[in-house]
Amino acid sequence: MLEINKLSKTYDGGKRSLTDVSLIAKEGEVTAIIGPSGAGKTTLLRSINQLIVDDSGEILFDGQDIRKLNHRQLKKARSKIGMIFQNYNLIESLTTIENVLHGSLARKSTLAGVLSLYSKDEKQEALQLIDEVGLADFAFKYCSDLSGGQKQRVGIARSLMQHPKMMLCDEPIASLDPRSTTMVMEILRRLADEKHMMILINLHQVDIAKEYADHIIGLNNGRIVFDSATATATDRDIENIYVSDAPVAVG
Ligand SMILES: Nc1ncnc2c1ncn2[C@@H]1O[C@H](COP(=O)(O)OP(=O)(O)OP(=O)(O)O)[C@@H](O)[C@H]1O
Repeated sequence: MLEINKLSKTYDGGKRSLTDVSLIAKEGEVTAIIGPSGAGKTTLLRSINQLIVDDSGEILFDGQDIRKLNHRQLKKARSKIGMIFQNYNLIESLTTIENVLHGSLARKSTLAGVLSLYSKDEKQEALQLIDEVGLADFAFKYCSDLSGGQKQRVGIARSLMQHPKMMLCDEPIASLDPRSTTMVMEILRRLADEKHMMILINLHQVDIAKEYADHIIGLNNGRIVFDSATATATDRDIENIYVSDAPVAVG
């Protein structure tokens, strides 16, 4: 389980981007975070693995407060947290399998990583994951030659090489066409259902959130303005997330 308590963040010289954000996300569930542009969705997601350092609060994951970990402990905790980006963050000049193998670096020594030393088992696992995301025919193709939807599936396979318990997905379908969107969302849904993973996903597409998420969290002006199981969320509730008159929190 992931439990966030009263998380706040003010960027240097900026306004407060998160104010007292508290939420719970569970294994086996897809949790969608929705809200208008600038609401704080990316800040929240990146605070969870401390890519953005927040100001105060608690982030309890895997039995520990991520905010209190030292460098080594944080590296270990991050290895259990996969991250999927809107712009894929792949190395375009490498092949699919090379990018996917990079995902195992989180679990290896720096030297083994630098030397790109991968075991036979790791190579087999990478091929298996590439197959699971439907890219078996593209394993040895350069990522620069793949479509956006294919690149995002490489990104997911790379994250899975980490053996994560949780996946943080920051607008993973924002640049994709409807067919690729469906493929990516179905893979994420399957990871929750079959691998019991915790999936947190920032989305702009409300219809996609309603179709695939178990749980919807609404952010507006850095505050949680909605938090409910998808099944009981009405269209009116969802609309209100966007028109919310949550006060602008000035840091
Ligand atoms: N590096 C930064 N320095 C200063 N302010 C920032 C920085 N990054 C984000 N912000 C501000 O923090 C607020 C929240 O931004 P954030 O990117 O988290 O929102 P978002 O909901 O993800 O938006 P979008 O949907 O447009 O991606 C915004 O007001 C933004 O301008």
